[in-house]
Amino acid sequence: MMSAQVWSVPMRTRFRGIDVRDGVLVRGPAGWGEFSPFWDYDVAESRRWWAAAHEAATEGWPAPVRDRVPVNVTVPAVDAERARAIVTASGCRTAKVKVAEPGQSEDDDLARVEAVRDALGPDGAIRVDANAAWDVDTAVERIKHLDRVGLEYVEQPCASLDDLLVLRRRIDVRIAADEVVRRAADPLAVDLREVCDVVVLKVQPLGGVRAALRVAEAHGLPCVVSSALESSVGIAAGVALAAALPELPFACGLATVALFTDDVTSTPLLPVDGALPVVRPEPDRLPQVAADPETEARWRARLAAVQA
Ligand SMILES: O=C(O)CCC(=O)c1ccccc1C(=O)O
Ligand SMILES: [Mg+2]
Repeated sequence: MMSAQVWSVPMRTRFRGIDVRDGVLVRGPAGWGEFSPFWDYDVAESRRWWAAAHEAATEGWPAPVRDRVPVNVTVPAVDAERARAIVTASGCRTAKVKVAEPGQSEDDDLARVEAVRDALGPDGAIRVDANAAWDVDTAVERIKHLDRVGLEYVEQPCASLDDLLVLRRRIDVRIAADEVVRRAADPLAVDLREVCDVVVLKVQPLGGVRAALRVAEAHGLPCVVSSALESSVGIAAGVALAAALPELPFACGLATVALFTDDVTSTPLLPVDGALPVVRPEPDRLPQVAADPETEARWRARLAAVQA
């Protein structure tokens, strides 16, 4: 049996409704793997996340074709002043900005992306992620206004494949598909033709590095590897995927350890000059980030359930 360690770390800012991120690290013959499905995922949907951890711990990953991975800074739905500070501190030349946050207005989004453009300067790239919040007409309007700062792409503006297809004919900005792929029953079988220009790949939701490489191959579109808010151990799997992709035309969303107040390792995967190195950090801080007994018990139950 693989040894398992439960970790828990407070977020700097609420992200995707999460204030504290937690998960399990498992150690096998090939090293450490991470199992950290969000709490709103049931056992069935968590199985692919477990497959990713199992792959990391027992097999490791395919050989890299590059030794560094350019990354975007991730800007949560914060005010303009904080957005500017986050981008400036990151050293990244690409920013991904969360928009369409429940309870916020279009003006909040515009102020945030304008502050990000100001911080990046004209040469930086800005992408926005609406997490499927808009209907088609709203998306057309919002994207037109947000594109005043110049957008590299818009990630998951609408929820359904049909809406994305209709929207794509009505806007000039590229569309990236995220939820529509990673939450599909079969991510390989989703028909993305005319639906998007970019595919977002996440290691855990897709079932591992090899499974994600198959998704990339099946769709034949440019890919961006992004995190599911993992610790540096899980981020290393994303870096391995990004390093193994035959082509990597865009920066990846793997700089999210910066959203945490702490990490499982003293050598966190944080960007230097806008890129991450292709390494597997040693989780030498597990005692310092150990979860409380109740959280620990909940994770051990989840782990048992996916392995059953
Ligand atoms: O892509 C990034 O910059 C960071 C990762 C990210 O946004 C994310 C992290 C956890 C869950 C969902 C998402 C998302 O892309 O929607
Ligand atoms: Mg997304």
